[in-house]
Parts: sequence; structure tokens; C-alpha cells
Amino acid sequence: MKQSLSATGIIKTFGNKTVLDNAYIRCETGEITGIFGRNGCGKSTILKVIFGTQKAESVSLSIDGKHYSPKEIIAKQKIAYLPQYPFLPKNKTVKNVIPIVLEKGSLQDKLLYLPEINKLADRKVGELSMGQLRYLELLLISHLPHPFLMLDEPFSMVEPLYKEKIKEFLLKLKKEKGIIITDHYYVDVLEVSDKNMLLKNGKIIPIDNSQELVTHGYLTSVNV
Ligand SMILES: Nc1ncnc2c1ncn2[C@@H]1O[C@H](COP(=O)(O)OP(=O)(O)OP(=O)(O)O)[C@@H](O)[C@H]1O
Repeated sequence: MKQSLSATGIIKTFGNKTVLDNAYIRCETGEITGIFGRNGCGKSTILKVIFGTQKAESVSLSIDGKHYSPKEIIAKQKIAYLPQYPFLPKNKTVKNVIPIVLEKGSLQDKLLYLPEINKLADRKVGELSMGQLRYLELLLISHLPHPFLMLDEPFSMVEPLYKEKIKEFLLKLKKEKGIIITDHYYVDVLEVSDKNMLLKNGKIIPIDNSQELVTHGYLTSVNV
């Protein structure tokens, strides 16, 4: 059965600057939602507000019609979140960080035996390249059993071959999850997304076709 996530009425200010002005995100399992917007428009902030790690002046959050406080989101294990910046401890090996994120032994094994992760198993996290680290973090977070997944720049620093693997993986994963992605690699996002939104001046604008990203000033031209 489909599950739905709704975060509405989001207001967030930093000092006298209103970054989110009645913004919203809605997502259902079985679909990928792309969020676009210029640098500093509030894409990371909206994800952090929903995940409960950034306090907002206002946000109304519900999953399957049940209301949640953002403070409960981590504990309730409904939404997994890949932050924009690396979060794994640098001094641990890849095989030792997997159990920190994934509790279940079968999930740990599933990840560890993926050839691209297995070959890094004994390397320290701090010794991985940025792209290898991004790929590891994405796979770790995506293997959590949570029904919703928010990805902040999953394609950043990742080589083209692995970007293709990520897209293939996300298209399979969306059969069981609702996925929200924000990334300036807009071609990659558009290739996998079912619906898209633009964040501009604190508001969400639904995007029906990529030409609208030009109309609203995010792109100068569309080549997809
Ligand atoms: N802790 C903070 N204190 C003050 N201002 C902040 C803070 N965090 C974010 N901001 C400001 O809020 C705005 C939105 O930041 P955010 O990181 O959400 O943008 P973004 O859309 O994710 O940008 P980018 O595409 O560059 O990653 C920016 O103007 C930023 O400077």
C-alpha cells in the first residue's frame, strides 16, 4: 500500500532573512520528487527542517495522515536522510562503519558484499576519495528500512559510471520508497524523477516540464 509524506506551511528565517516562506513538500512511496533551486535558496534547509535537525518557525508534518513533530522523525524511523556533507567517522574502516548505520545483520551483509563496497572494506573512511565516500554514504542511507528517503546532492563528486549505477539503484528503490532528491546535476535528477519542484524566494513552484526551469530562472537553456 502507498504511503504518503506531507510537510506543509514551512516557515524558516535566519535573522531577518526569510528562507522558507510557507514552503511545502509532498511525496508518496513509488515516486521520486526532484527539488531544484539556485544556490542558497533553502533546499538543504527544507530537508533539515523535515528531518528535525533544523528548527523552523512553523512546519506541519504528517506521514500517512498521522501528524508528527519533526523532533520525533529520527526516532520514528520514517525518513532516512543523506546530508549534503560527509557524516561518517573518518578513523573507522568501511566494514566497521556499516554496522553503525545499519542495525540488521542481513542488511549489513547485503551492502558489504556489493563488489564496489567490498573492495573498499578494509580502507579507512578518511582515506576514501570524495566520490567513493559519497557513494558509500548514499548506499548506507538508502539501505535503511525507512519508507522515505531524502537525498541532498547524491550525485555530487560521483564519477559518471557510478552516477549511472545510482540512478539504476534509485529507480529500483522507488518501488518500495518515496524519494526526495535535490542536486544541481539536474539532468541526472530529471532522468529519474516523477515530479519536480523549484524553490524560489522561499516558495515552492511545481515544475511540469524542464522548460519551466528556464522560465523561472534556474537554467538558461534546457538540453534534456
Ligand atoms: N545556520 C545558518 N545560519 C544562518 N544562515 C543560514 C544557516 N544555514 C543556512 N543559512 C542560509 O540560508 C540560506 C539557504 O541555505 P541552504 O543551505 O538551505 O541553501 P541551498 O539551497 O541548499 O544551497 P546550495 O545549492 O548552495 O547547497 C542561505 O542563504 C544560507 O546562507
